[in-house]
Amino acid sequence: MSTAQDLYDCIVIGAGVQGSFTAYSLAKRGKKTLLLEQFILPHSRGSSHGQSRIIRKAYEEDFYVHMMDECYRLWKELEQEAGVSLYRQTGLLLMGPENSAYFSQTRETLLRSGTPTVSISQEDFSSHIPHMLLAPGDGAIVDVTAGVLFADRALKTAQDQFKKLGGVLRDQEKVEDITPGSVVTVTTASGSYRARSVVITVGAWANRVLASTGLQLPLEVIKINVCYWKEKTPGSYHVRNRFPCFLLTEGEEAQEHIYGLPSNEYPGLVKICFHNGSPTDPDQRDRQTDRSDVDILSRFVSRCVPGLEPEPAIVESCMYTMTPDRHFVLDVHPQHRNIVIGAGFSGHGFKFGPIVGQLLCELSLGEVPTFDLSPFRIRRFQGQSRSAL
Ligand SMILES: Cc1cc2nc3c(=O)[nH]c(=O)nc-3n(C[C@H](O)[C@H](O)[C@H](O)COP(=O)(O)OP(=O)(O)OC[C@H]3O[C@@H](n4cnc5c(N)ncnc54)[C@H](O)[C@@H]3O)c2cc1C
Ligand SMILES: O=C(O)[C@@H]1CCCC=N1
Repeated sequence: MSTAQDLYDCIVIGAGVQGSFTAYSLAKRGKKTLLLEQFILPHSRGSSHGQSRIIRKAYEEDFYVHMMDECYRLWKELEQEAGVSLYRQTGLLLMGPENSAYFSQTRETLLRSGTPTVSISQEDFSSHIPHMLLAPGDGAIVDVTAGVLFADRALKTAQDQFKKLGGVLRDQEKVEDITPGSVVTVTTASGSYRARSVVITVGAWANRVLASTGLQLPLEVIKINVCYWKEKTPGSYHVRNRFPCFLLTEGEEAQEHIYGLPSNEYPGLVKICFHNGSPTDPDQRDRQTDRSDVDILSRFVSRCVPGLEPEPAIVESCMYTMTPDRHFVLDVHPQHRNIVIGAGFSGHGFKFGPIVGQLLCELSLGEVPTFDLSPFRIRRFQGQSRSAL
């Protein structure tokens, strides 16, 4: 049970990538910070586990590219500070119907931002990217600075640096209640903690935790089947063979994105996933057994990536927490300005961890955030967010 001297500057709830980087940013600013996590760490029941994530600037929207400019700098800073390697440059190959809105806008945004790129014509494609086929009518452009983040290692590094700076991390402490006020009280099964501000970064559990603050957001939790596909010739899709990350924006198989990463975490296996899934309860995700996405991927692999076996060798699970417009929620609670919310990362939030951490830290300290947060404000949902009371 906490005492008066245990008044924290901030309590961060949820030690996934966003909560861990928020806690780290707060500790770096000298703030007395408590990070609470419901599971024993490390765990694989949320959205931040696994060894790899794509980092890229290839986005349709300029605001993500601007955030990524700063975020690449923050990733490098953390690598240097901790003396670990967290990123490997592989490039990201973006493919999609040449005249589709997503492909052409993303290419425009990349070019406008001065990001190093290489455009690949239909004729030259096979000499640049052997073992993969470009569909007729599709364009191809490489975001050269993109690559792979070593996700598990990055998460642990942020948590370790937080603790080195004096931060307190308590796992196996599920937050059961939040009592708003000028000092916020956070209650777990083990006790109560008090803080001047609270940051809620609980991923797929956002609406469960927000319920005690009287807010519900229009979020949908979906289960993602994380598929790994075996190389027919060992090493052919390895990063050493210059196979890049890729993102197919739409095509014959599906309107949703399909993305892949070079073989890395499991020898001889390439991670290729469908950027969609079926709704799930975060505590019951193993009961969601829909595999229609795996069928879509099998068809894609046999048609476009013929050097891989068209049946997945490994299928793991992860979750996305989707907002209606696929943009994040980075905002203060509409009724309680010292309760800050980072939610709805919609399956593309990992790469932004360091900058999201900085922005949520700034919001919790009542500062003007260093980036314009209007795309991420709760008010954009208008009638879609509702009182839970
Ligand atoms: C298969 C897959 C592939 C992805 N690929 C990419 C990619 O290539 N690039 C990219 O940028 N992003 C990618 N993402 C998205 C990215 O991983 C997520 O956006 C990000 O991990 C979300 O982090 P989070 O901290 O919000 O959630 P989480 O990691 O789920 O963290 C929330 C934490 O809160 C804890 N918690 C919940 N409730 C409570 C409670 N009551 N008390 C205490 N703790 C609680 C949870 O246990 C959890 O640890 C991918 C996601 C998936 C699933
Ligand atoms: O965020 C990313 O880069 C990946 C790939 C595209 C779809 C979602 N996650």
